[in-house]
Amino acid sequence: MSLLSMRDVDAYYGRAQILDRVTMHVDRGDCVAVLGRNGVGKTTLINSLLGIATVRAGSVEMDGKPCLKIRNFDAAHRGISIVPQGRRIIGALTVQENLVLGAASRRKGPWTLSAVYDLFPVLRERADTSGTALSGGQQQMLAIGRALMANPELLILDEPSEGLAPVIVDQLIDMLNALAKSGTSILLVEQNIAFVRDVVKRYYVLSKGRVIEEGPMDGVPIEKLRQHIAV
Ligand SMILES: Nc1ncnc2c1ncn2[C@@H]1O[C@H](COP(=O)(O)OP(=O)(O)OP(=O)(O)O)[C@@H](O)[C@H]1O
Repeated sequence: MSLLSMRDVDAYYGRAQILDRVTMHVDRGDCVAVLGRNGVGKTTLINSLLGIATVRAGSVEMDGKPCLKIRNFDAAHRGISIVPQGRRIIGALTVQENLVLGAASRRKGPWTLSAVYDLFPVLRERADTSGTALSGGQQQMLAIGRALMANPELLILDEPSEGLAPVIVDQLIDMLNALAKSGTSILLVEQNIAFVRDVVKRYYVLSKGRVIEEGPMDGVPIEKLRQHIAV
């Protein structure tokens, strides 16, 4: 059974239909990318899990159980952690306080404050700093660390490489590969093909709200992927 499964999902904002019969899945231990140009519906796919976009047809299941209109907190309870586009670090809180927020669901697992600090030592050094005083790369580490604090089975990252220097993107690749190896399932929404190719096993391409292509990442020519993506 898939960990996350979407079947024939139509999703809307108000009357505007954004997703059109989207079918995709993430298995346990899977690492999957959703690719596509700006505005094709990638974030909406995540939002349709959270009830931010309205699902009017089709089904969304987590572990075989319906998974619709769950808020972020319920999602964390059910083992889904999301690293949102733009990171949404809370500047009024310190780095450590931002991380502790991530553990609010009290799910048990390997990720504790000290485990996150071991993964990202710079966060330990800056534990008492305001979360938004960090550099872009450090804020992305903080957003990922905060998501891991919920001990997710499925980690969803929305354009994590956006705005990061190439050297930081390389660190992100190593970190996501290590996470995938440790058994965390990963769903990556991205436009950076080089980044995606070094991380995921399978991919889906969205265009105008539809899945127009899918398959294993291994051996796919980069030109074939590039034609689907703006940059
Ligand atoms: N809250 C909203 N209300 C109405 N329309 C929205 C809302 N959020 C997004 N849209 C529209 O839905 C479409 C899909 O947006 P979405 O954010 O899912 O695209 P995306 O593929 O993630 O693009 P990007 O890479 O730019 O984030 C776009 O046309 C966008 O303008």
